Amino acid sequence: MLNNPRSIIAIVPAAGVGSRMGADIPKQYLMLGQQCILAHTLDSLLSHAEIDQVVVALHPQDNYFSQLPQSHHSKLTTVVGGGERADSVLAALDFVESINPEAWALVHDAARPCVTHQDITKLIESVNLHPQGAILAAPVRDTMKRSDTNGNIIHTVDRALLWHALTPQIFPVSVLRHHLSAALAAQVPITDEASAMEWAGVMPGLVNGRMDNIKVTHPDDLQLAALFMSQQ
Ligand SMILES: Nc1ccn([C@@H]2O[C@H](COP(=O)(O)OP(=O)(O)OP(=O)(O)O)[C@@H](O)[C@H]2O)c(=O)n1
Ligand SMILES: C[C@](O)(CO)[C@H](O)COP(=O)(O)O
Repeated sequence: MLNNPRSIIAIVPAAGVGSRMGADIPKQYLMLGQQCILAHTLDSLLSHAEIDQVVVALHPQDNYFSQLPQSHHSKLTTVVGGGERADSVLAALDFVESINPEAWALVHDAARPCVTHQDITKLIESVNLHPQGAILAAPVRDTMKRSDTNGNIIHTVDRALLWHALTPQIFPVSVLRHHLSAALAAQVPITDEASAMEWAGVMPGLVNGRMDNIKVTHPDDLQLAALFMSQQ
């Protein structure tokens, strides 16, 4: 449980087109077992006892979401997303700030359906140690190489302190909205919430997360996600 029990509002950026997946529909609507990727992700968040609300950022031309049973859930609200993931998150933060500026924002990719309640709880509880906010992350386990633009190895990178940033990532709503908005206005490249906080000089905590909490990005990720889901 949290020492300072503020509300926790999940934000789900789900307005992407899934270009790297190369499917004929946005990847978050591809089937994974009995339901689509986004439905699995929403089930995990909507059923977590400490998450009070879920705000989903949708593509302006999304005509799939309303067909999901989860779309009628009483804890769920939608906003219109933006051109980049960060814009979609900011659109959701604008809404959340207007209804509950004291809340925690727990931002989780629609494309990460394998997240477990155990990892979500672990991240939520980590704010007792990291009041500035924290992210789920997995230590790099392979030897890491840096290449030139032609795909030739330049050198091996020290992996001792390298992590894969995952989601969810949790930050105070008003602080994250302020720094994300300023970073985007300064045209800083922002690919996760932590990078906006880092740009502002905040050092988010790293919380060890499961490596099966993969982001379904390329076609071969689908089979892997299905395998992980079948083992949960
Ligand atoms: N303008 C955007 C772009 C992405 N996302 C969401 O951010 C998450 C992570 O982004 P990514 O995996 O890159 O998804 P896409 O942008 O759809 O994929 P691609 O980059 O291959 O097009 C996804 O759940 C995606 O729906 C979003 O809400 N708004
Ligand atoms: C937020 C994220 O999933 C953390 O690893 C990642 O940055 C999303 O990147 P993408 O290029 O939008 O898939």
